[in-house]
Amino acid sequence: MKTYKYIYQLMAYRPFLYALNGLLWLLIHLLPLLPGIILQSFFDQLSGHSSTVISTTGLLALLAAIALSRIVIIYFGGLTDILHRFSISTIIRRNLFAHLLHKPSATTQAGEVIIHFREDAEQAESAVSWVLDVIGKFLFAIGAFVVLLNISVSMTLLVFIPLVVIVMIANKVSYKVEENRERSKEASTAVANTIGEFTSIAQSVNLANAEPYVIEKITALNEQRKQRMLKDRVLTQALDAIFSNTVSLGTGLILLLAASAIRNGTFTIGDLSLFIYYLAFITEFTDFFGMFLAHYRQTAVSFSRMEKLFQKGMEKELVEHHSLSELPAEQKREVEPLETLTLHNLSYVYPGTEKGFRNIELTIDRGSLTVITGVIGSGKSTLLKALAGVLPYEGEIRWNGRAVTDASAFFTPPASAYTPQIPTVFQQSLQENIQLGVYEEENTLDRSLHIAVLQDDVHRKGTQLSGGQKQRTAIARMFAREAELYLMDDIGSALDIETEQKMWERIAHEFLHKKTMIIASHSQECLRRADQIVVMKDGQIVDIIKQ
Ligand SMILES: Nc1ncnc2c1ncn2[C@@H]1O[C@H](COP(=O)(O)OP(=O)(O)OP(=O)(O)O)[C@@H](O)[C@H]1O
Repeated sequence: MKTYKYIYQLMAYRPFLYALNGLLWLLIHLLPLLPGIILQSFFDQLSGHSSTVISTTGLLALLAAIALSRIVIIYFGGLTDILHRFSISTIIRRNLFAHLLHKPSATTQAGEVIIHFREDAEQAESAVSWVLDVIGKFLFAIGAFVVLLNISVSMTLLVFIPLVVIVMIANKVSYKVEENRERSKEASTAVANTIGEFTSIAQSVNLANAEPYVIEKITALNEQRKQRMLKDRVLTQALDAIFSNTVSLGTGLILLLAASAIRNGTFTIGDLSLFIYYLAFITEFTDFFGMFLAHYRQTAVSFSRMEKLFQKGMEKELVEHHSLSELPAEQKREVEPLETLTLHNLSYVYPGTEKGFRNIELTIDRGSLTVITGVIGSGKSTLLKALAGVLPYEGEIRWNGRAVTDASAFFTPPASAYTPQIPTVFQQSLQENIQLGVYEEENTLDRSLHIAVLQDDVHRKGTQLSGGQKQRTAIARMFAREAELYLMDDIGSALDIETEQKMWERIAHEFLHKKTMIIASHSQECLRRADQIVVMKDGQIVDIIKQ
């Protein structure tokens, strides 16, 4: 989706608040036109050129009144702007969060996500707000241009033309600003990702005596980040310096030109004050416009980064309008009981590699146990991830003959439940780790604790679990959910023989020939109970053994 379309959607999110905000900021930007004219009259009166009826004291009182009213409007403008900005970044964060929960992606990294929530949402928020400023400042510039043209055409053009040239240069340079900003953001993401990764494997780092390696790696990435940030800052500051000095240069130019015009009597002291007063605002507009263009391009980068989390065609979900105060209603999903699951010409290849799986054709009947086996790296986990909806795929998965259109939304309970190869637990109690909100079905807790051979560990917390206990917690979490299809990835790998045997006996007793199960495994316990064994090699099925 194009950046302006995203911005437009966000503007339309709180239309009345945005309109009020727009009105206030228009006033804030346009009010400074008046003090210029008052100053002109003031100085003209003092120098005896004025024809106004208001006294100098009256003019000063008017100036004070305008300043005061502008302060009041800025106060309310600030309030509406903060409120509106908050709504904009929050709706983006809300939509991102909802998307990550509903359609988790196996390839998303934590550091990257944090940057989306923090920087990208703020970038989008500012883009929407800055549109009002750029319009307000532009209208001011037009108003000032007309007033100044009426005083002196030649001086006005001489002041404006250099400013226009500066804007054009700024526009050109802003591409470079965008490129530098993107590169510095990439470097920041790399640092955040690496710190996140090493923190999550801190124990392994410690045991492998790898702290110097970690420090070296982070130092190198930080150095890269510093270099890129520096480049970004130097260019931005250089542009700022040019812009802030244009006022002084312009004032100098006006003074030079005004001297002879005042002597000729075609220019008054009041005119001079008006030119100098407006110049500061007009230059501010050119400065701001350059910044706005650069900011707009950075916003495009932010949107395209967030867009990558969404499937093609679904990007508009990022800016969809939802209430911020209400939680989405819990929807009980009905699913047609599974009779047959068919995988037709199913493929997924990890981007930039040849790895994954290709052209998978497989039929799975209701109540059967399918075991996917094959050497390490043959594509078993990848296939299961696609079936669990955490990796996209090409081809078709048919549920009772009908193609599933949105796999990531469909393959969740009550259609399917999945235990990944690497279990994830958090620090709360074992019970909370298993239930994760499935409170109304508490009767499934005992069953799942029993199947996963975890009854003796129920008092533990997530942080106190061994590798095997974590694996069994993930299994219990899956069986605590009612589903038509259970997908399990190598779930016995961290278990001792006795526990594994017990667990398979219990799974068989509870579910064999009642529920449909697909398991990636080499375990004899599992293979001997299978209805069909699918052998994979190099991402393809090389044999299907029915038993
Ligand atoms: N994120 C990834 N990016 C690129 N290649 C990947 C990624 N994840 C896995 N692979 C590669 O894809 C191939 C299939 O991996 P997969 O994890 O599906 O194998 P597997 O059969 O489940 O192996 P194992 O028995 O070790 O679990 C492997 O060669 C692996 O190196």
